[in-house]
Amino acid sequence: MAQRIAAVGARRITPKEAAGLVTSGMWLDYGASLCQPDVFDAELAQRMEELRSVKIRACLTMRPRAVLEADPTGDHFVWINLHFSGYDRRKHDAGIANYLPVNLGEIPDYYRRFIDPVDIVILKTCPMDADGYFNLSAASFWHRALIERARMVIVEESSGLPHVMGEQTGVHISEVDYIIRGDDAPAAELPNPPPTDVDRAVARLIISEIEDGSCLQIGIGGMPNAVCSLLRESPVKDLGIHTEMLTDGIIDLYRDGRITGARKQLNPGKIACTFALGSRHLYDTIDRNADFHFCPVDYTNLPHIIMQNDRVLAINNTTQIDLQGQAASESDGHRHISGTGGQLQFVRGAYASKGGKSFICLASTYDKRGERRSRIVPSLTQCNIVTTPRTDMMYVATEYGMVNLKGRSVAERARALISIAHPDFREALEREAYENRLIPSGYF
Ligand SMILES: CC(=O)SCCNC(=O)CCNC(=O)[C@H](O)C(C)(C)COP(=O)(O)OP(=O)(O)OC[C@H]1O[C@@H](n2cnc3c(N)ncnc32)[C@H](O)[C@@H]1OP(=O)(O)O
Ligand SMILES: CCCC(=O)O
Repeated sequence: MAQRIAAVGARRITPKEAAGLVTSGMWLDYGASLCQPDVFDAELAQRMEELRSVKIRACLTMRPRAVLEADPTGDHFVWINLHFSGYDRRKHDAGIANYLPVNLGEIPDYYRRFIDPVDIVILKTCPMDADGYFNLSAASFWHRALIERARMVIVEESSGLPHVMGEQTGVHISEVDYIIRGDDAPAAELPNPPPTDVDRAVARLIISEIEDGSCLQIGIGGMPNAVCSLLRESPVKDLGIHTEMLTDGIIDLYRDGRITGARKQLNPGKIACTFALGSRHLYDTIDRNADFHFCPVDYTNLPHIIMQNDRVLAINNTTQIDLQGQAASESDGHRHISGTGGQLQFVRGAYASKGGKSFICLASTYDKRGERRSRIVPSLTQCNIVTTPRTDMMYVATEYGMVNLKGRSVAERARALISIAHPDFREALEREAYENRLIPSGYF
């Protein structure tokens, strides 16, 4: 364990005193989503003029950050992010956020092996319980590894967060240097818009592959969540969940009694996940509810663990796919959109699971500056990042159909993907596929 800056034991201090511990050049860590501190952040922003080059690692920011709002040029605070929310994306567009490429499930190991000990980690947590633990709420992620490696640990107590059950869900007071009083604001919510017709068409195709006892991972974004809505209308039962993110869609299925986890090999009877984001209803459902088993992300996301459940179905979203079957799910050229997240690890874990399948889904088109474009393309947008390589790709689904690329030649892949592109683009895609020798001349 890294040497602590202050071996004084946990002490209550004011948020202003906590922010006063920061000096120029330090590495801070705000953690991810619901654990990002709010009161500390506001106090630190007040000190902007005294500080330079304070580096802050964070992930999936759910509320505006005072340090970034106060410093629109990024001279004082440097924002380094492991997965972008819409807010992080806008800060990247503005030139003041930087992405750190990760497979989400490997992050605890990065903190333990590759990242120098963090100077100060500041995490928002539930208030201390009777056993001296500050529950990390619905945001387990890599926070345990971070706490073990940081030189100083500050917790910002807040009664607004749900208290979760599972493994390694808390930080003990003996590991904490300072405690500050938080704002008790309710946990940030993530809107869950109703599925579109296209979402429903794609979801219908995927649902045809789901059977009683399938073990689901539902990725981030509208389309994977549509699968949950449609599953409520189907007869399947005894579903299992081993996922990264718990969503409102999963909560609805749980409330309907569709999820029992009875046929899971790992954590039978439990919904395993590492974080949750959604509505107040979701947070109320998971609060002190032992059916939900929160674990560090290197348990939920590592392929050799995912595969221990049979019939794992991983359902994830992408923004663009080329005729080889490479999916670019996280960027638009150099414009960073989100992150690799858990996509590749769940694709691999599902493949390795007995009877497992992975699904990458996308709408066939999108609008850019009023022009309709195909998401299935001969070549990825220049500088686009490949999230799932062609060798890992299994099922791809659009509203026009679903194809399995495993065991298919380049020509067969190109043909299969053209068959599920929007009809208006198929002819041009086919022409380019021949011109670039993806499909040999004379090939039928
Ligand atoms: C969470 C788990 O359980 S682990 C595995 C899941 N993780 C992943 O799959 C990681 C990669 N995937 C993702 O990040 C998401 O699924 C996405 C980005 C593909 C889709 O998420 P959604 O929330 O449905 O995307 P949404 O339609 O809101 O678009 C997000 C942004 O991407 C932009 N975008 C979407 N498609 C495209 C495209 N084809 N080209 C360019 N930009 C695009 C949108 O304009 C939007 O940017 P804006 O906010 O500036 O307008
Ligand atoms: C926080 C990461 C969400 C994802 O895996 O996409």
